[in-house]
Amino acid sequence: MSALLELEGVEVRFGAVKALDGVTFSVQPGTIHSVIGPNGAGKSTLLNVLSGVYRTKAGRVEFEGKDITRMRADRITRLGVGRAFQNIALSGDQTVQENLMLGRHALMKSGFVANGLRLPSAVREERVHLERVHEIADFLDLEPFLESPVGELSYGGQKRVEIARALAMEPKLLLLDEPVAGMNANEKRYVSSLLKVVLESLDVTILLVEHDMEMVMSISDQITVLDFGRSIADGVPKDIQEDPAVIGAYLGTPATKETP
Ligand SMILES: Nc1ncnc2c1ncn2[C@@H]1O[C@H](COP(=O)(O)OP(=O)(O)OP(=O)(O)O)[C@@H](O)[C@H]1O
Repeated sequence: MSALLELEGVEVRFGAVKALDGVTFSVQPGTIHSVIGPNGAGKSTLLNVLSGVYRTKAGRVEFEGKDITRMRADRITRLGVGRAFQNIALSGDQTVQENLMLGRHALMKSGFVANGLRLPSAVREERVHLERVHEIADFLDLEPFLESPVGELSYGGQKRVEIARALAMEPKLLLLDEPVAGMNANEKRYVSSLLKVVLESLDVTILLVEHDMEMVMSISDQITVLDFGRSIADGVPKDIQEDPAVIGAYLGTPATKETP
């Protein structure tokens, strides 16, 4: 089976700090692949490289066999890499529907002028996109809130909007940055089961950065562990839990991070 995503020797520096230092691993299609590691290990930097926000100093990233190493963020999105940001400033005054439609912008063919003039082609296209937005909202139990301003939803509801907005981009690979941060145990279980449904029903592969070990261990097919920018382990949850290098990396740091 060929990998959906492949990283080879990826390096990112901030001055003297090597945030990523020769990171190599691959993500197989149809899996939940988690990236874990202590604070400052390079996880967010990795997501920024994969989504085209940061450029690598050295190394190569391939998505479906295409070199995306120096590709612009919007092109990477269009290729099928969608990202839900941690604590993203969702437009709180805008409705859930408007936020999800924003996620579909990259897919829209009609230009600004056609949309502005309400040309029939643009109206038709918008209707098709709206239908899909309703389907995605239904999938994440957000349908009843489509007309509500995002700011009025519960914290857990807003996190679901983040995921829905990323799914609205129709990604093949969904990048998630701490999707259960700040959630209670029930909400965490709910999001975990939701991600499994996304994987199985929408055929979306998931790359997850998460501090919550219980969730990571229960949901992941494969785990890559970063420490000081290096990948120190890669394997199935059981092997990762028993890996001495991983235990060593976490010694002195809590296995789960408290979030506000
Ligand atoms: N924009 C930046 N400028 C300078 N240094 C940075 C920048 N972003 C990250 N770093 C440094 O790079 C290293 C990796 O940071 P990164 O945020 O990727 O880690 P992380 O694993 O996501 O941490 P956390 O779990 O705390 O979110 C850290 O030493 C951090 O201080």
